[in-house]
Amino acid sequence: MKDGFTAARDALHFINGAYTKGTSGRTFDNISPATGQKIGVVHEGLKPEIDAAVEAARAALHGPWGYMSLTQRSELLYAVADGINARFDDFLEAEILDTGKPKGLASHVDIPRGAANFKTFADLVKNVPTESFMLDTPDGFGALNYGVRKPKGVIAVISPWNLPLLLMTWKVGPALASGNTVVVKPSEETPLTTTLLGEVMNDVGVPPGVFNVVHGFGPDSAGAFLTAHPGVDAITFTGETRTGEIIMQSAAKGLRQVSMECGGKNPGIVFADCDMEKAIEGTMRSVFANCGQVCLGTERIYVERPIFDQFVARLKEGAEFMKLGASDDPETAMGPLISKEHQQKVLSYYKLAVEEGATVVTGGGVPDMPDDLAGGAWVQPTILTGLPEDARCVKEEIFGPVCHITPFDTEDEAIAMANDTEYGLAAALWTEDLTRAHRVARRLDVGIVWVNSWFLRDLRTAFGGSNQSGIGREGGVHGLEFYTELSNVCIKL
Ligand SMILES: NC(=O)C1=CN([C@@H]2O[C@H](COP(=O)(O)OP(=O)(O)OC[C@H]3O[C@@H](n4cnc5c(N)ncnc54)[C@H](O)[C@@H]3O)[C@@H](O)[C@H]2O)C=CC1
Ligand SMILES: O=C(O)/C=C/C=C(\O)C(=O)O
Repeated sequence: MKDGFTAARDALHFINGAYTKGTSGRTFDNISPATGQKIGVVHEGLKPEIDAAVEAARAALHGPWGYMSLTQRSELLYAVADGINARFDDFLEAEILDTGKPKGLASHVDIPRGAANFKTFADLVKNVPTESFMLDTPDGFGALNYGVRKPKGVIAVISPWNLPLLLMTWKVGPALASGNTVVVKPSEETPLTTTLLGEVMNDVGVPPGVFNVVHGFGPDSAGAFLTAHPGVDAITFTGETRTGEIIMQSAAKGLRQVSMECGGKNPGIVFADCDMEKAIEGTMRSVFANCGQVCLGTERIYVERPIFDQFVARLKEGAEFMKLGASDDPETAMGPLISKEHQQKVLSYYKLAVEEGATVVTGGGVPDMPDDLAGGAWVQPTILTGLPEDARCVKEEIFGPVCHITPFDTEDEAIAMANDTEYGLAAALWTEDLTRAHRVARRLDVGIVWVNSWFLRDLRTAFGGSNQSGIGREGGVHGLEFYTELSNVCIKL
């Protein structure tokens, strides 16, 4: 194991290519959500650390990074991806320590996507054309217009705790591929993989100042100082909608652009003509994967009445079969929530559901765990039925392993209920009738529709939500729109 992992264990800041404790002298404990035990300490950055990181990022724009050819930059990002893969086990260990998620999940989803996010955008920037127009002029010679994409500058990256490496690199990948520099403020809950990435950046020769990390909280801490910093040119954020609103207020000063990927209360619609095996397998993942802590997860399920009882019974069976346990137990299907605080939030919704009149089909509480895990943030996978559509548990994002299932009789009714939300991120449709699938998909007010699948990701496609689920689209060329400034050059011939 390399020294960098030790630095990551202590969650130091990474500024201008060097690990540092900063000057604030403040630290907080990093607590394992699986056991409740202390993993290490995190150094909290305040204004001086943010100033230093933004200054380093600004300077790097004018150094070797700013003059690097597209090919060189793209090769360097390929090397970053290879560097993540070369230290796969270190990233895996760091991610598991921070989140407690099952090893199988982190090794198939989180860490490989961390590497893929760099490769995808390293390829994309070399292959995406800009527009070009010939303009007729009275002298007959014309004028040639063509677009040039330039980096936006210093990008602030505020990332969440649910898929720490995946979601952070989903922003850092396109930002660096486009020639920007970044200052990342990872979630205070999950500092380790972002810190470790600094080591990879140095190993492969990314110039100092291109990738910076400052740890801390949101309000009155690193997050707020970073988003308010006048040296930041644009802000990309994934997290709660209310936090997004606060960050937008900071961004308003200086008219800085924001890209926001926020919450969801995503519907799943299961038609009677579905393939039941596929629908159950996919819905099990969309409700319970990552302990329900995925913004794309399904929290509302609408099932056509003839198969309602069968569907509820099959999902119950699946939920009760899942083993909750330690990350490295190969039989573990579900880990803990991210923190005791989040556990309290999810449990308060379990209690509220009963108060609102729900039938608890399964779960609804805290599971019995072995002694070594008893201090962790565990909750039972939970299935609810019987609530009216205006119940808070049907309207508000819970972000835990829980869903509410409602029967429907007509396609129009299902669509109306699915769309009756202030969010608009993702939906999953289960039907073997593809004509119906096309018809319904177009009528859903969401950014992403999966038909007979869930979380099947093609990184070239547009990713993001409407309404309170976010602003803008990430992924493919859509991400490049945000991370670059498009200039037009007009040449009179
Ligand atoms: N991917 C998603 O859609 C996510 C949604 N959530 C939702 O948000 C709820 C609360 O979780 P939190 O961790 O508190 O999410 P959050 O939105 O507060 O945190 C996300 C990131 O924003 C930062 N942040 C918080 N306040 C900030 C501020 N004023 N200025 C700048 N940065 C700030 C945090 O430090 C963290 O890095 C969850 O229960 C869940 O419902 C949480 C994480 C991810
Ligand atoms: O696949 C992705 O790019 C993102 C997946 C999940 C989220 O965005 C989230 O849970 O916030």
